[in-house]
Amino acid sequence: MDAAIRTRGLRKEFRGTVALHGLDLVVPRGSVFGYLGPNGAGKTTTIRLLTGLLRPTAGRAEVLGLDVTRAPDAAQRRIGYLPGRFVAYADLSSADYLRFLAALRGGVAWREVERLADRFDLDLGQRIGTLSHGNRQKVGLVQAFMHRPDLLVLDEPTTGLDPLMQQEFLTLVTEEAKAGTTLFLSSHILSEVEAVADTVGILRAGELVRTATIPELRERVVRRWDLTFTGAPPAEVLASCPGVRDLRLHGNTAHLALVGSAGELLRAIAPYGVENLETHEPDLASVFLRYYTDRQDGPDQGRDQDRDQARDQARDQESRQEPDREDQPWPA
Ligand SMILES: Nc1ncnc2c1ncn2[C@@H]1O[C@H](COP(=O)(O)OP(=O)(O)OP(=O)(O)O)[C@@H](O)[C@H]1O
Repeated sequence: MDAAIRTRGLRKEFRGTVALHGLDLVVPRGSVFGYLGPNGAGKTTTIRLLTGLLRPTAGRAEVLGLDVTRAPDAAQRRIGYLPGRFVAYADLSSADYLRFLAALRGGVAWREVERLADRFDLDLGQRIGTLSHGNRQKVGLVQAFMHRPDLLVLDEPTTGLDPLMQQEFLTLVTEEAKAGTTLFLSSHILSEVEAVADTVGILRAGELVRTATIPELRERVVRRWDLTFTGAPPAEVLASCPGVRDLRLHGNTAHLALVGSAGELLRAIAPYGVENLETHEPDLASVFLRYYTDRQDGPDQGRDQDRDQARDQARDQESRQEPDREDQPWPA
């Protein structure tokens, strides 16, 4: 398969912390891959490895056929990258800053910058320091897309964007994919990538716990059913139906959860007098959450913030000590 991204046993440790455990991943060219996982799962670490900003502890990553560790510059020229925390020179206008990046990179048509800014309703004349979080994110998106790269690696791309702009972004993603660009999007929200991704990978605690297409994920959706019979529900028939879970009876009504296809259940209950059938819309997010850790059910916001702060400090120290390229300009 012609892969835009191929990793083998890709691993990253930060002084005792294993952020990524031997990742094996293939992303076909021209596809949209949604990389999902809770906070701290290792999404950003993967992205920094794929873009050559971090060196792997073990394993390798190939991007567009190039070994990222050996040829980071050649790989970076063909990647559009939006970091999770996009920072830009506050004193420059968006136009000046994007001109500066375009000059560093080369091969940027200014009309492409204007076209993107127009789509995102971004005023290029305004000083970056005065922009809102969402508008600053738009500058980050423009710089990622402006050179028409073969691969876009976007870390939480819709952060700060309002719903209209999120939609505009997703439309742009679909158009780019149609034109043959590969897109790798990290997110912790399924709905964000659901509409555009061909495949999603779910990462938890540094391990890829599942890779699936959206239809495959949907097959694992749990639907809630309430079946009311004219008499007592046929409990044994229901319980022995494939996919039926969590069966509870209240009078003539059977409440159950159904995983996968409803065909067998409908056939099984047909001979019994069904008076009413209510199904509750499948919730893809609930399938997805099952792959998450328990923390997702009741995150302790305060502890999360402390952890994020400690992690940022550790990152700062780490990037001073390791021969990684995080602090270098993009592209290096
Ligand atoms: N430079 C670093 N030094 C030390 N630990 C790090 C460093 N970078 C990441 N980590 C640790 O690696 C793990 C994965 O972090 P990473 O930022 O890749 O997760 P993430 O999925 O992007 O999370 P989020 O959604 O919160 O951004 C975490 O335990 C984190 O604390």
